[in-house]
Amino acid sequence: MAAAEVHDAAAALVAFHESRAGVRGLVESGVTTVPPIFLTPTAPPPPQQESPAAAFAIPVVDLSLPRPDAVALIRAAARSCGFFHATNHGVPAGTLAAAVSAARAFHEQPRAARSAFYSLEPGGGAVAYSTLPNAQRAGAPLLPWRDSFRIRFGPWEEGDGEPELGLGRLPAAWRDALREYHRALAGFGKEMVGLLSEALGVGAERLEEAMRVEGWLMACHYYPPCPEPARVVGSLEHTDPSLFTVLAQDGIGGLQVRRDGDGDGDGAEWVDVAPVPGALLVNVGDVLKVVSNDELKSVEHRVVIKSTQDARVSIALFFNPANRDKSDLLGPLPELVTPEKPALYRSFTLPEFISSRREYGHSRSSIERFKVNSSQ
Ligand SMILES: O=C(O)CCC(=O)C(=O)O
Ligand SMILES: [Fe+2]
Repeated sequence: MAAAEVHDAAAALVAFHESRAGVRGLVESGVTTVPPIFLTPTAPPPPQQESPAAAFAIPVVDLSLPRPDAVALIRAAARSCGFFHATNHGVPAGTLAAAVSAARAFHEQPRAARSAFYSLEPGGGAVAYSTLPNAQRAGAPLLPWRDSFRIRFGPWEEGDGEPELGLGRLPAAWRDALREYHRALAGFGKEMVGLLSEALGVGAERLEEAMRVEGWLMACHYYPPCPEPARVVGSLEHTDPSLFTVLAQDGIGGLQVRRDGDGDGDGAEWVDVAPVPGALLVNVGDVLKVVSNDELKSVEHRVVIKSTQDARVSIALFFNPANRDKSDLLGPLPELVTPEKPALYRSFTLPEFISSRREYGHSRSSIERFKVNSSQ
């Protein structure tokens, strides 16, 4: 890139953030082509023909099944594609629908109202609205075609002031819908920790006892329609840094997961996660992959923009260990380490993991560096 172009790109990025109106702001102002500050896909869009992988459907786990059956289904899904849809999950349909509607309403409110929340601070404040640049491509922070409203529900420390103060700035109906969804998901998350623990064969209580799991970070994503959808990226391919993530989405679609053709990376294909109405999508994150000593898979996924007409809304809730001090070590559970399968990772702390994630971006290397015999 010539120096003048670099300068123009940097200036365009500054101007974009100063607008405080997100990608939706551009769409509202009537753009008909994608500005150069947006990420473009590295590969041409996948062919739309029906290949065997494209016909693959994410497993569905009906949580009203007898528990051993549900556990077996979760085990199979978490060991293969890393994702599954949970149905009969106990979160009332109305609670789910109201949260997705509230997230949409936030992003679709007049620009002056939503721009009051605009902030690029990573952890600062209890709420933040922004289009987060993706720094994965060295030296060129480019933008995804996505705006996010992030809500932190904890942990609160002395000096944080009134917890959830930020959320209190929302109109009561949206705030209550998002709080109620969070409350319901906290219950679902506890249930899921037990099921995943059983799926690992270590007993229903073990994972919770070792991790003390909390779902503190919620991201309400908004993928505006795009005049040139094939030229943008909704979310770059990544694995989640969580223990596990629970996603609610509307019916538009766009999430894709990587499927390994032959298990060793050759012939990998991206397959659509077709939305299942009313279901919650659960995926294994990097921390659970480590804790399971690679018994469970955290699988790469990405979001493509499907529509020139409709905005897509999703809500991700990230479940993480609440044990996040320097003295709390993460690593494979001792029960899962045997002479035949020695520990694949050394122990590390959550702060170490977070700084590795900052250094390596959202790539796999952020956990590879903790691999035993890793040269990094
Ligand atoms: O919006 C989606 O479907 C996926 C979001 C996601 O992958 C994430 O927030 O980590
Ligand atoms: Fe993700």
